[in-house]
Amino acid sequence: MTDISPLFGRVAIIGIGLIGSSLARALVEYRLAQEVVCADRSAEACAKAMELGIVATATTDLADALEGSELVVLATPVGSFAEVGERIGPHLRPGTIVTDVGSVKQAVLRDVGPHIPAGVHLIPGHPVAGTEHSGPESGFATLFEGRWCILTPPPAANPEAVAKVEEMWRRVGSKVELMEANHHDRVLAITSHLPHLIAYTIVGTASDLEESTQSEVIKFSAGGFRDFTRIAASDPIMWRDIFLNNREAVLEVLQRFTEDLTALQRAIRWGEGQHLQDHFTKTRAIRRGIIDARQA
Ligand SMILES: NC(=O)c1ccc[n+]([C@@H]2O[C@H](COP(=O)([O-])OP(=O)(O)OC[C@H]3O[C@@H](n4cnc5c(N)ncnc54)[C@H](O)[C@@H]3O)[C@@H](O)[C@H]2O)c1
Ligand SMILES: O=C(O)C(=O)C[C@]1(C(=O)O)C=C[C@@H](O)C=C1
Repeated sequence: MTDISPLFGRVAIIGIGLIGSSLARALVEYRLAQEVVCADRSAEACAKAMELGIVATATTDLADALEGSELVVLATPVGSFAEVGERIGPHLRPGTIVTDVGSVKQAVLRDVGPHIPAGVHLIPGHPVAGTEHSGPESGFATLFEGRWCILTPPPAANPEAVAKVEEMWRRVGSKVELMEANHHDRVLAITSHLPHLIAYTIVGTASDLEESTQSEVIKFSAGGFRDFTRIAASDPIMWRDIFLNNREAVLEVLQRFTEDLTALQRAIRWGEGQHLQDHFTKTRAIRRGIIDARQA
């Protein structure tokens, strides 16, 4: 039988954008919190969250939202974590759990960690689910269903706090895995960060090419290119912060990618058809493996 008792009393979401509002909606829909409130530096985002009925209260004063909250979820861009940590630190009471949804994990321990008082539990997390849209109006409660959520608790993390955050993600429909922050950042550099960098590059290059005007780029973007334009429409601030905060891992995979791209370039130049065919056969099998794993 499914457990339907609320996991938390009051939950405060800091940053009521796509991910913050999706989690707020899911917490309410699945009755995981008695009350969900939010804080956001944008008065417009707060007003929208209230208008949409996503939260009980919304404020631009971060400290206000913390009052009586058992769980605090940071859902702002990764580059704001140091500032947000500094603001909330003095208002956190012992026993509170602080988690986040940031796409990079070592930066959370580095930037938020120093502001967490003794007795407060910092359990970083990353729901590997999203869209190219931003803001409270873009969120939806089912965003996390069937998707991974990676938790990167530090070695000394309180096991009960880890279990509670894990349970929250499971109850909103996610599959949960625990790993070290460093490992997370290396894995996501190749599976998420590099693909976005490639999309940002290819869309920029296509629109810069003089012979294909902007209108032609749009006109003929029905296939593969269209998929790249969706990804390249993702939030510029969020992605600036991801690249600046996962610099080493991204540069490492980018180096490897550049070498592999050069090998394909060489095969095309020298007419090495078999090399190209073998490579594309291998990647097709990888794609089919991913689809099969999702359906299993
Ligand atoms: N978009 C995705 O696909 C996705 C997926 C998983 C994780 N994430 C992570 O989730 C976090 C939020 O991303 P999003 O897509 O929901 O962004 P978003 O732009 O939709 O929302 C971010 C919100 O944070 C607010 N904000 C920014 N700086 C702030 C500050 N200093 N203090 C208070 N509020 C502040 C903004 O006003 C905005 O309302 C990021 O860390 C991102 O890396 C995003
Ligand atoms: O589906 C998309 O639009 C996404 O880009 C989501 C995506 C991803 O790369 O998978 C993007 C960044 C997040 O940290 C997690 C998920």
